[in-house]
Parts: sequence; C-alpha cells; structure tokens
Amino acid sequence: MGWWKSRHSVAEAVENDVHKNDQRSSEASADAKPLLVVEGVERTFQVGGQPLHVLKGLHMELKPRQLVMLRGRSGSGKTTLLNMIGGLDQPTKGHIFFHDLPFHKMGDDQRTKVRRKEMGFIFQAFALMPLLSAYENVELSLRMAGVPGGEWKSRVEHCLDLVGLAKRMRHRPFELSGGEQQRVAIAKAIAHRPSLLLADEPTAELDSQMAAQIMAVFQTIIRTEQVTICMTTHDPTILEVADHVYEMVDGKFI
Ligand SMILES: Nc1ncnc2c1ncn2[C@@H]1O[C@H](COP(=O)(O)OP(=O)(O)OP(=O)(O)O)[C@@H](O)[C@H]1O
Repeated sequence: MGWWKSRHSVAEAVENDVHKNDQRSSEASADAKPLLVVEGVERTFQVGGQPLHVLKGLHMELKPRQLVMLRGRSGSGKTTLLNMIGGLDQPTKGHIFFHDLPFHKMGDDQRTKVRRKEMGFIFQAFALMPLLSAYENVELSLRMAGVPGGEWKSRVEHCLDLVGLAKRMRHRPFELSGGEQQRVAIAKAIAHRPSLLLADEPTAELDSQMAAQIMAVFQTIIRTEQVTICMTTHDPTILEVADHVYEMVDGKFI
C-alpha cells in the first residue's frame, strides 16, 4: 500500500472522532457528502483601530471531485475566504469543517498538519524554485511532505505526465513558458496526493489559450487524482467549466 493511502492518519491524530469515509472512491455527485463546509463565516480585520468587515456571513460547500470557482472584483474578499478554507487564517465568527474537522476551533499546529497532508496550493505567480528543474521542483515537494524516497521517481514522473510535461522534466523554470511553469506548479501541488487543491487566480498571468490549458489540466486531475479544486478568478471566460460558481460582492455571495 502506498504512503498516500493512509490519508486519514493526520486527521485521526488531530481528532479521534473523525468520520472515516474515503470519499475518493465515489463519483462526484451533488448528493455526495461535502469535503468542506463553510457556515456563517465572518472575518473582520482591525484597520487603524476601526473594524473592517471583509467576509459577512458566508455559507458554502465543496463536494468531492468538484471544480468550484470564487468570482468577484478585486477587494471582494476571495483571497480572504481562500485563506480560511486553507486553514491559513481563522474566521472571526462561524464554522469551517474540513473532512469533518472543525478548522475554526483548531490551533495553528493542528491546521498546519492537516494542510500539509491534505491540501495543495497554487498561486498566481508560479512559486517554483528557479535553479531547480521541473522534475526537481516536484521532487522537492515530496521530500518536504516526508514521502519515502523510493516513491519519488514514479510519482514525480506521473504528475509531470498528467500535466503534459513528460518531455520537459529537465527544463528549469526560465526555459518554460508561463503556462508550462503553472503546469509544473500544479504537478508540485498534487504530488503528495492532497484531497483539496486551492488556487488563487491561477490563470491571471496567462493568455486565454494557456488559461484554457490550465483548466483542461484541472479537469484531468479531478478525474484521475480525485481531487477537489477551489479557485478564485476574475476571468469570466473560464467560468463555464466550473461545477459551481460562487459570486462574491463586498464580502457576501449573491
Ligand atoms: N490582513 C488584513 N488586514 C486588513 N485588511 C485586510 C487584510 N487582508 C485583506 N484585507 C482587506 O480585505 C479586503 C478583501 O481582500 P481580499 O484580498 O480578500 O480580496 P480579493 O477579492 O481576493 O481581491 P483581489 O482579487 O485583488 O486579490 C480588502 O479591502 C483588503 O484590503
């Protein structure tokens, strides 16, 4: 059994009463049990001694194997919500459950453990190590995730093949186009087999053809890696491939 099969061990270590239902084996369906639930989430920052209400009572769900988009203007609160979902920040009010774990109650260390094992992140700027090849960049993420060395080669090759870069594994980021660099970043983000991939404006730096390629890769990895993807976007042209779009205006869904 591969290391990634024990995907509930972190959750179990964090909280013993986690429901053990591996949703990956089931087909994506509107009836499936959610992977993540956001209930009445609010986030208020103190700015210059005044409260700034950024998220104003949000409810949402991410079901297994869905591609969900958060759409909204700059400043509407998309990144703030993505940070909550990824356990990087906590709500001022409300609940976030991930695999039934109460993220809103857990400490930083507990959330970090869950995040490292269960989540992958993709950013607008590709966040690759410039001196490492595509292969070495993906391998690095397996190394950092504590995956046994004997499993690296096949997993790195598999992930780069999935994103269409099997023939460019030895190229360094500056030898790749923006779209190719983003595909390396995707391979890196899925290498440790997360159940949830979070992407903040992953197509913002790309032209429409490259953006379409990224969306095609997302659809492939949802099917083959059985991951759920939640991404933010400004781009109206890519919304049609989403299973669900949450439209955000001034900290609320409309
Ligand atoms: N740590 C913080 N402290 C104070 N204000 C913050 C903080 N983080 C975000 N904000 C404010 O919250 C609002 C929403 O920001 P956020 O980055 O979530 O928007 P966004 O929809 O992701 O925008 P963009 O598309 O430009 O990234 C902005 O007014 C921002 O200035």
